[in-house]
Amino acid sequence: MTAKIFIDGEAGTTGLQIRERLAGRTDLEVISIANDKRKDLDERARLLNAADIAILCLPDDAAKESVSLITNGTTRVIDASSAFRVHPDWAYGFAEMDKVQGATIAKARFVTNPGCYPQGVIASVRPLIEAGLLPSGYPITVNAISGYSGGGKQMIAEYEAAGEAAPHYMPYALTFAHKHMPEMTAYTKLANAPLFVPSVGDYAQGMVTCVPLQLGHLGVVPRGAELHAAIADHFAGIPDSFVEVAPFAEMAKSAELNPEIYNNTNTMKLHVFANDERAQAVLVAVYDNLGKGASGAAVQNLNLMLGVDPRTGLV
Ligand SMILES: NC(=O)C1=CN([C@@H]2O[C@H](COP(=O)(O)OP(=O)(O)OC[C@H]3O[C@@H](n4cnc5c(N)ncnc54)[C@H](OP(=O)(O)O)[C@@H]3O)[C@@H](O)[C@H]2O)C=CC1
Ligand SMILES: CC(=O)N[C@@H](CCC(=O)OP(=O)(O)O)C(=O)O
Repeated sequence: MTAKIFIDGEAGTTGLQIRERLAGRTDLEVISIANDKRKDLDERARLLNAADIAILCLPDDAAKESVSLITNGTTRVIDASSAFRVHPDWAYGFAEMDKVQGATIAKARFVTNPGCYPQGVIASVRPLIEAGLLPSGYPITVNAISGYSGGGKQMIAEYEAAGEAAPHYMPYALTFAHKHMPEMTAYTKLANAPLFVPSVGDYAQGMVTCVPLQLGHLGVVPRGAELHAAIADHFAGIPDSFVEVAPFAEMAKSAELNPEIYNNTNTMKLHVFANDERAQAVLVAVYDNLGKGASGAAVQNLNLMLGVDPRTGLV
């Protein structure tokens, strides 16, 4: 039987990209809402209950509303919003998080797609905590940059309207209470919230997360090669991983740290840079906020839930 997929919010940034990634698929049927009924509760309820899998690409409150409208007890859900990211009844949709998460997503009824920033941080830090190279109480800081599409339709419109006057670089979330903190803390396995300073750049799409590490105060100081090996080993053991690990090499700069190089793909590339004499390292993740950070991950999770090759429709 062909699976029926309903994208609630298909006219938004993430919804449109999922729609594009599903175009041409014959193993599923996308059921669409008429444009003039996009916010009509009865029509959304009808389509949510007619779908085998509903993908919610909505603000948090509307996503919660959609879940409450599902009364059939069967429709499975992938939610792109931050409404359920640490909810115990929802599977966290970062399939490469550990060896079993892909299988957990595959059988879950409710899957919460990760926030864009947390995925890079979880991918970089969790393997080091699991390997015992960093203690869970380690005081992590995160510096990150995203293209303005990370802020959805509204931020895209603001940057496009500002044109040349748009700020090239703008740090934000300076009350240190960004909505990604709970998931970033929980799934890295950190005991305390990281100090997270995201920023938005004057370009549409693509992101970099950086985790600088001052290692000198640790009882046992891990060398850069050990940090790299733990991360590489982790991802070598993950089936169907879209996360790649760059070879470990000393370099002062790399063209691969361009936030836009994985645009329109579902790839995430991890890097480890280190100076052992100084006991310093930086963990970097490069990916597309709209790809692995949102709609690519949603399609990867959809594929897992449908039991098809996880790479279907993805590059
Ligand atoms: N952009 C990104 O990089 C990422 C986004 N996300 C998350 O994904 C979700 C969608 O984000 P994004 O696509 O960027 O946002 P957009 O603002 O681009 O799109 C949201 C869509 O939802 C529609 N919508 C709003 N309220 C309702 C409602 N009550 N009923 C039906 N439709 C509604 C909007 O319609 P209208 O415009 O007419 O109001 C719009 O089409 C958000 O929760 C976001 O935080 C997650 C990861 C990354
Ligand atoms: C540049 C920018 O504004 N980015 C968004 C994050 C986008 C994202 O991951 O969204 P959700 O976690 O809401 O799903 C922000 O910082 O709020």
